[in-house]
Amino acid sequence: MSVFDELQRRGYIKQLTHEDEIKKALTEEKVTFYIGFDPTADSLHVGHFIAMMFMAHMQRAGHKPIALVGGGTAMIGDPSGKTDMRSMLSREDIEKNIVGIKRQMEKFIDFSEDKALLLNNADWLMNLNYVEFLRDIGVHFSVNNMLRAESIKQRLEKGLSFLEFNYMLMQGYDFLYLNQNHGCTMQLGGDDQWSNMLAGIDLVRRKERKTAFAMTCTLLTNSEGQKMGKTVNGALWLNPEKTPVYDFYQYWRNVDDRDVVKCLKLLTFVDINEIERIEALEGQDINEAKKLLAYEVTKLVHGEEEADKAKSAAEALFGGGTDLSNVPTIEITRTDLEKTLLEILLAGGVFPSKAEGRRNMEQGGVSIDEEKITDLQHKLKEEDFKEDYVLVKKGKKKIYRVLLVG
Ligand SMILES: N[C@@H](Cc1ccc(O)cc1)C(=O)O
Repeated sequence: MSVFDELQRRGYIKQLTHEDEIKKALTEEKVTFYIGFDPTADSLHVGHFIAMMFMAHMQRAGHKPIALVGGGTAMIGDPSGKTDMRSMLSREDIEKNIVGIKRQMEKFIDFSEDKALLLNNADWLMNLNYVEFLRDIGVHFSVNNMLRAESIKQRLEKGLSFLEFNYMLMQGYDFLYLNQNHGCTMQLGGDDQWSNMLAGIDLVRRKERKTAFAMTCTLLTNSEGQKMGKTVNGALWLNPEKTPVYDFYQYWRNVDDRDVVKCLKLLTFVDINEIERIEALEGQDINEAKKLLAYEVTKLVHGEEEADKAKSAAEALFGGGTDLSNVPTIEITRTDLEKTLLEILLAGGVFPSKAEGRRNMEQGGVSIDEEKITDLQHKLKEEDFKEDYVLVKKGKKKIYRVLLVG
């Protein structure tokens, strides 16, 4: 099966510029392609992860990825798909973020022996001369066309600064630069990047008289059409310091029945025939499919050992297993029994704020032995500790072990 068919069967491809040519190129040639990532945070999130998988499938099929870190474009800020102007990032933050995300990319893409390139567009964007750039590149952009681009149109009413309006030229120029210097003929990206990608193709055509291609990737949405990868505490990050591995595992373990197959296709390397077989089954097998999903995604992002730990912790809590060593644990001493349960949970980082903790408790979000604890003054008693711990549930799915030591 060609990689194009595989990508299509897995549901990656949303829009593409030249279907027949792309199919042919991916089947008969080795293509150099790129995806850009702006370092707007110090970790990648699930949206980036899909893009990484998209790249990894292409690399496995023998094509050459360029992972482009947008150290230059992050100085501008892409208005595509954003309702408001982002706060401007400092150079220091951008540098720090680049370190974080480069490290993560190396887990998914093999950069050894020139099998892929990791580039930073700051290397060519930061030294551009304004007047020269306008004469050389700006001359090819029609403001009329730009105003018709979906990513810009959506922002016009809310307000769009001249700074952000330039973003498309920067990304377009990247494609031209990579085409000229690295033989890159294809750009991949999220579907909100479509207009920026077309800008690059147009520039390559005008300046080089060559045809370049673009394919966009499906954004991960759930069965209700909302973006996936969001938790009550914010984005689902790939960095375990920002989203603990256990929480990451549980997120996928608990996806809606209707979303499991889609996630298996986009976020794992499980054989597509196998996934299609699961798709045809109904009923209880869906639970097995969720376990498979959670384990495979966690393994890709955090490694096999961490995935095993998260899995056994989940089984201990929900499947009657006995190994509690991997359950998030809050250690307390006997003197802590003077404190309220709320104080103990707050100190253990269970809630992002005191107000949130109070609200959650009052609404019945905290329980012990299936009993809701809504009294904010509730204290744990020594008798509660039948073993040396008490299991506290937050919501339906999160469990903490309060461990009495000493
Ligand atoms: N604009 C892309 C990132 C990007 C940056 C530079 C590029 O050349 C391509 C893509 C985003 O916001 O996700």
